[in-house]
Amino acid sequence: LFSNYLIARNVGLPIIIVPISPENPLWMILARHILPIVQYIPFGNGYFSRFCHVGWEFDEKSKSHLELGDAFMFVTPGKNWVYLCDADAIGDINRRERQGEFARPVELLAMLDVFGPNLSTVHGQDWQRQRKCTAATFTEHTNAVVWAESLRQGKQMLEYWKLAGSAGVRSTAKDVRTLALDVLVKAGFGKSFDFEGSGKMRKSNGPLSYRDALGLILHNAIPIFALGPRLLQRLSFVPGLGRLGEATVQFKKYMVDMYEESKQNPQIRGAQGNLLTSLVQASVEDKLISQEEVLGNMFVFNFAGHDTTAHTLAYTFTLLAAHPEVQDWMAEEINYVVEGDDPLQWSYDLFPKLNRTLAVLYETVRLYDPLLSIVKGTENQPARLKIGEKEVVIPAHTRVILNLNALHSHPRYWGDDGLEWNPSRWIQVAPGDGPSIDREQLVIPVAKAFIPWGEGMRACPGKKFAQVEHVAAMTAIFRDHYVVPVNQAGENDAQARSRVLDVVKDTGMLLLLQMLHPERAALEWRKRA
Ligand code: HEM
Repeated sequence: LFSNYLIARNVGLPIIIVPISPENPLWMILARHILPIVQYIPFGNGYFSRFCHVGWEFDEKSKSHLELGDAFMFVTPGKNWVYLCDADAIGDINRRERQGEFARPVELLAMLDVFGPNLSTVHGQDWQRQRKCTAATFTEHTNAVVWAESLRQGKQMLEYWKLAGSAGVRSTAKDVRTLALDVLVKAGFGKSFDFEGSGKMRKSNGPLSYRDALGLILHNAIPIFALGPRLLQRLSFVPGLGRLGEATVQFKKYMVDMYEESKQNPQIRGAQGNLLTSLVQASVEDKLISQEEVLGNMFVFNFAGHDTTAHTLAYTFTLLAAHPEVQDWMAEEINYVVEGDDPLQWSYDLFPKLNRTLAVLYETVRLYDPLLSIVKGTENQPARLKIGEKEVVIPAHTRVILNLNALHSHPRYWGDDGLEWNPSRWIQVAPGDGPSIDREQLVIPVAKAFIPWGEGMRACPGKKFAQVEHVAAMTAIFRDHYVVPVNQAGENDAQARSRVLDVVKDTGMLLLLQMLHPERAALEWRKRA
């Protein structure tokens, strides 16, 4: 800690001493429980309880940067961490990653290697090779599949939610995970499942299906990453872990079977362009990647594309329940754009016309970005960086954190109402004749200050996938229906909406940012008059 402090002192940025490394896994788990007690101990300047827990960025938004500046430094017993909220400096870092500076510290994501090396965890030439092999997945062909499947799943999910009637649905966050999983399985592997609500009984024994094995793995990613598949299998006598161990074995077996099947049948590869077929093509025909890398990427695309989209959908549904005026505004556009009552007939060509619906997603990820921040870093060499008018030298072996949550809410970029969830901020009406809704355009107010999917060479390849999925699900659901919070005894509508907003604000960082108790908001679905 002391030697890190001496290094940090020379940089000239404000310093915060964080006596426990934010990367310490035990602290990551315990901090949330210990900190409520620690904050009453009279030492330090309050920085310890303020900054020394996972997800502090969400609690602070841009407050710490307004107080300490666009960049400040954590000195920890592990590495030093520079936190950044300057859009130009962040843009510079993202550009320079291509030149070998400020790379993603892939060792932080090594846990994602459970099934093999993959795009998220490699760098240099390995990354270029894998990115090339997986690029074929993120085409307009895939997006059209995502669109159709999300409409279908959205329609079925709504039917399930309506069964709850006036008692309301408390399983929104769980159900959207199922939707996200089903869309991934369809788009990535060509397998189709009907939506199954979380209330439906699942088989508790017997072999797990591909989707159920993957679902179990994704829902229990933390113990799987912590213990690894091998140890999990050895600990199968521990209640709960046995089924998880089985899921990892079963999932790997399914992936290997799919790989083999696709390998043996060139016609399958020719017919369906999806993640699986493009990976097998790259492995078998082009000999670009190994079987292990195929499995690693099959897993990581599911992992990266699952909870990011599911948590975002959960936030949007809950926020919309508390904002009936936004629902009406969005539904007005949906009804203007789509024709016919059957979502399964709505073509992917409609997607670019659904500006308000996409604006709703933008506004959700602006304030509830599932990742909170993007981590880059210096390696063996120090690097110069201009932050505002100042140039600093970031020492070697320093983490550089692009503080998305602060960037996405800083008043310099978003004005004084930056903390309000207001999707209409994204829409401008171009001058001209005819209905104004035809002239609406989606405009990013300050493009450099909105990077929820990252930017530069490592930007998210699933950006459009996520957008199409979210917009399609909203379109299928809000065309004819609206959602309201179920009032508690003695509560009026405004009080119920305000309570639902409290459920949204009760957010924390587990593997990603998520509502901690989404089940506390019961949401009722009604048909529009
Ligand atoms: C709301 C949804 C999503 C958000 C906010 C999101 C955000 C991000 C961010 C910020 C990064 C890292 C960028 C960087 O380090 O510079 C990333 C990487 C990645 N994302 Fe997403 N993502 C989303 C959905 C998806 C989906 C649907 C998929 C796949 C189907 C996906 C696959 C990936 C992969 C494979 C990477 C690693 C890319 C690489 O290292 O080259 N993401 N995502």
